Amino acid sequence: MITFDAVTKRFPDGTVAVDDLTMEAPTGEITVLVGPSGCGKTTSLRMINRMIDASEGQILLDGVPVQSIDPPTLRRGIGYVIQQAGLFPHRKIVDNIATVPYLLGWDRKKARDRAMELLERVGLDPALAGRYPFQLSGGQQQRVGVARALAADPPVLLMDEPFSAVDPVVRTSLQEELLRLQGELNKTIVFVTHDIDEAIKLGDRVAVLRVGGRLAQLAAPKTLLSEPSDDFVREFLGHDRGIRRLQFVSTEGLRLRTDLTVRQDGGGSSEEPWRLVVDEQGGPVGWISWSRPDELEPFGTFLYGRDSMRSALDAALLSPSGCSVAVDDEGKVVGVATREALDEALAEAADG
Ligand SMILES: Nc1ncnc2c1ncn2[C@@H]1O[C@H](COP(=O)(O)OP(=O)(O)OP(=O)(O)O)[C@@H](O)[C@H]1O
Repeated sequence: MITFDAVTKRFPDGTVAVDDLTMEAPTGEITVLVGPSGCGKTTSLRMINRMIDASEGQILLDGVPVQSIDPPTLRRGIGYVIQQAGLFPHRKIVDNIATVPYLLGWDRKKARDRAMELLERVGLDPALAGRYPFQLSGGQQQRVGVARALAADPPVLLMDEPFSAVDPVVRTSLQEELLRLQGELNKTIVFVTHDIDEAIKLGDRVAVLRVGGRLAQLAAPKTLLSEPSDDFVREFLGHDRGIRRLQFVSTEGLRLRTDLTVRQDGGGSSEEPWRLVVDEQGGPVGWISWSRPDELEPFGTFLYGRDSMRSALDAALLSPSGCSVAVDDEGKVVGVATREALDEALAEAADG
């Protein structure tokens, strides 16, 4: 656990970057610091590994003040990932990843074996090991940055806008990769971003800071969306707060109909205006309507019980029938969520 206990940072020119910050980042969880530019996110993060020292108050790592640990020792136990990865340009990828193990005096083979294992773990082709950073895409470099931070298996990971410099598609895949890795590794992660959507997607808890380095609210994403503490937080969360809240509402228990599907080879006796055509394996093929029985219309699917109500609603909006198709892990149709069923679920979600 990382504890900020009444921490203030005042720079020599008088700027107060962080003001009386008290909060905890629990062990094994992702705590996100989010807020507008200049609100003190990076300063807060860097005080944890003593790249910046606090002016007042203290930061504790599992109860031990970081001020009592000398910075090199402290940093060996804390992985650090920054924007644009910050790789050493003249070192091969494998040696970049093995940086901390080398510093710790591991023998070369053990350090390199560990680097190769991590390369795969972060979803990269081992063939990239012998390249130099400039021979990798931005997204690949960012993955190497994560692998390097994990090399000595530190319990704590600090991540400062690590995915900001890549395009939205790569960014999404890096976010998903981080969540997958965290599912296996359970690190204590403090993650800085200015992007509230990223904060909500990644954070077990999200700390919203306001300019002047004051904590506005610290809460689970779901609570943040449903109960913002004041106008500043409400505004920072943006206008489609209600829709975004749906990503925390499960589709488990959503009422499904199983009488609306027909086989591709014809048949089926439904009187409904729309019927869902499925193939031999039970996968969805398209909607047909009585008015245009020869045309397959588009459909949208969601993973039943695993995807959120936001996905179910999105799937419905992608289909002229207005219904969304619930599928299982193998892509087989489990049933159809009609407008009525979605409406019921939305009303329930709105009730809280
Ligand atoms: N070395 C310094 N000397 C004086 N002021 C500083 C110094 N470093 C940062 N600041 C100021 O402290 C405040 C907080 O900076 P910080 O970098 O922590 O913000 P941030 O929330 O990470 O911003 P961004 O999202 O733009 O990166 C800013 O007003 C910044 O100008």
